[in-house]
Amino acid sequence: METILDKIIAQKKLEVAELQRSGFRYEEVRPHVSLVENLKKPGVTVIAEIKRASPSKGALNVEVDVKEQAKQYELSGAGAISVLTDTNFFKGSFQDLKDARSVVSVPLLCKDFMIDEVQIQKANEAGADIILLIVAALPVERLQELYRYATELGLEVIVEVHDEEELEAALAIGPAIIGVNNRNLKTFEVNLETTERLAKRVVSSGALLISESGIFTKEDVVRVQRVGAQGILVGEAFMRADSVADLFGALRI
Ligand SMILES: O=C(O)c1ccccc1NCC(=O)[C@H](O)[C@H](O)COP(=O)(O)O
Repeated sequence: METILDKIIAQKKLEVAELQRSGFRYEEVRPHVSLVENLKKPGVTVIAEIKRASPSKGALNVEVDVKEQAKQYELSGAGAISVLTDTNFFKGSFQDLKDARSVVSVPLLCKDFMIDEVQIQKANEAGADIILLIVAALPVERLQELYRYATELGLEVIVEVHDEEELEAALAIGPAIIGVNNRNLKTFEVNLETTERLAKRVVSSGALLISESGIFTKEDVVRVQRVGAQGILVGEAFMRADSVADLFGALRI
């Protein structure tokens, strides 16, 4: 059966073809700010996400003022901001990334489904410091090629995994950062046990660990920090929060 991830990747292939047809090219190595440095600081680094909508939850905050939200995240102490740039499934855009870049100086993650170099160029041009590579979305060879390509442009990479097999494929690259997604992108099931299960292997590899998805409370943060997470990636909770600053306060440990 075709999963949502299959559908997203099929759409990405069309977008890549369109970008290539348009002749888009941007291979500048521009200055970046580092998420790795923030993850190495004491405490848990919060990566706050701008996520208008999602396949699993529908509309979250479709009309969000991206510049205002990004400023709130930075003022409240975010160690990085993630911007979902996919339009078809998440209602985001590269303009959202540019808007965030125009108002904050913290590291910016272009959260998209990367399958080709041209998307990485687009992320870099729009102001990203970090890109995401999802192991479940890529053949191992492409994963390695895209990782190398992004790092050569000076970008940092979060290599995202959801199970043991994906984690071994990720570790073969020797990545600086592993993101363990608590959400199964095929079934939408979310469980923090995923981080708890995979953390030991990540930590023993020397990679920095980010726990992604399904984090709403201080108890959730404590759970993933206890097993070694240096960072958390939080979308829905911030997009639904009445006060970003209050939620930051509540999640701080
Ligand atoms: O969020 C989804 O529904 C989703 C579906 C299919 C692929 C990816 C998806 N989300 C991307 C993410 O991983 C999250 O936006 C991110 O980790 C934050 O999660 P949350 O705090 O649970 O919003």
